[in-house]
Amino acid sequence: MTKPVRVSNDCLKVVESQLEKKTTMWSETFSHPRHPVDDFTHLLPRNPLPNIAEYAKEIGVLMKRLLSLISQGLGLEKYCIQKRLGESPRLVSQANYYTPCPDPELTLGFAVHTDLNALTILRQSQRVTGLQVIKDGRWVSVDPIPNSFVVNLGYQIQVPSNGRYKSVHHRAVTNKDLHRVSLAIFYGPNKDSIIGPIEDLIDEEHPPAYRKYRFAEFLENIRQTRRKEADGEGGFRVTPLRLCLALMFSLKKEEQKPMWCAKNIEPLPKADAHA
Ligand SMILES: O=C(O)CCC(=O)C(=O)O
Ligand SMILES: [Fe+2]
Repeated sequence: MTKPVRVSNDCLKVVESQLEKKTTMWSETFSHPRHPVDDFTHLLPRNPLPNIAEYAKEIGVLMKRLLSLISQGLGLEKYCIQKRLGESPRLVSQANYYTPCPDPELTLGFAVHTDLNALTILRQSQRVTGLQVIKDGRWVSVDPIPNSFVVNLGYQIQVPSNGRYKSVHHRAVTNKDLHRVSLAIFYGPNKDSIIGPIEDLIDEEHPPAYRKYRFAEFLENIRQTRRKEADGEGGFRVTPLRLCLALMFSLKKEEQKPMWCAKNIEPLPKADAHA
């Protein structure tokens, strides 16, 4: 059974390509469902408890407002996207902790990816930069602005919008001196939601760019892609010795191959299996 509260440390995840070996997850994460709060608060450490429920509630309000603005921005009815994502959305909160790295050239804090869900609201440490997005083919830093959130559109907005909104590739880089924390809250479809381009956004000029799928199928596809990578098609299982070798022999720093992203999903056969 999947545990609702999870702590993971991917510091030893090394991706090997013909050109380089690179540690892509120099970070630790702590994740738990965001709602309903009563289902998981007993599993959390005591300290953050007083604020969690209130924070979760406020972020929920903000998320619904953003979803309605996104719907209206597409010329759709206010609740259209929220309804498409399903009655019981998958709400997850994830804290990412990036420890300083002796040689940031050899690592990424968080590998290149697009978010799998629909919407991410991210709060980042105020004085430490780390998040980067691809803009016009270049990595651009998203520096923290006091009292602000970063809003990321995930793949489950890209698909319903029939590609009008793009889920941006992003990553987090490390630095030598400062710890960094980011707190991401995700809003995603539930496993049974059928996701596909919204009919009102399809016409002769805009044929469906994606087929429909059940969100559980999407997640399974991602899981299989990752498993293949772990079995040696894109990476390899890591031991501390390998990590040292990777750090010693890492070659030139260049744009990373996305670890999980839209590209990994598009090979799904185009069919109306779920119409
Ligand atoms: O730490 C960051 O700024 C990025 C985190 C992130 O992309 C994620 O949790 O999906
Ligand atoms: Fe992300």
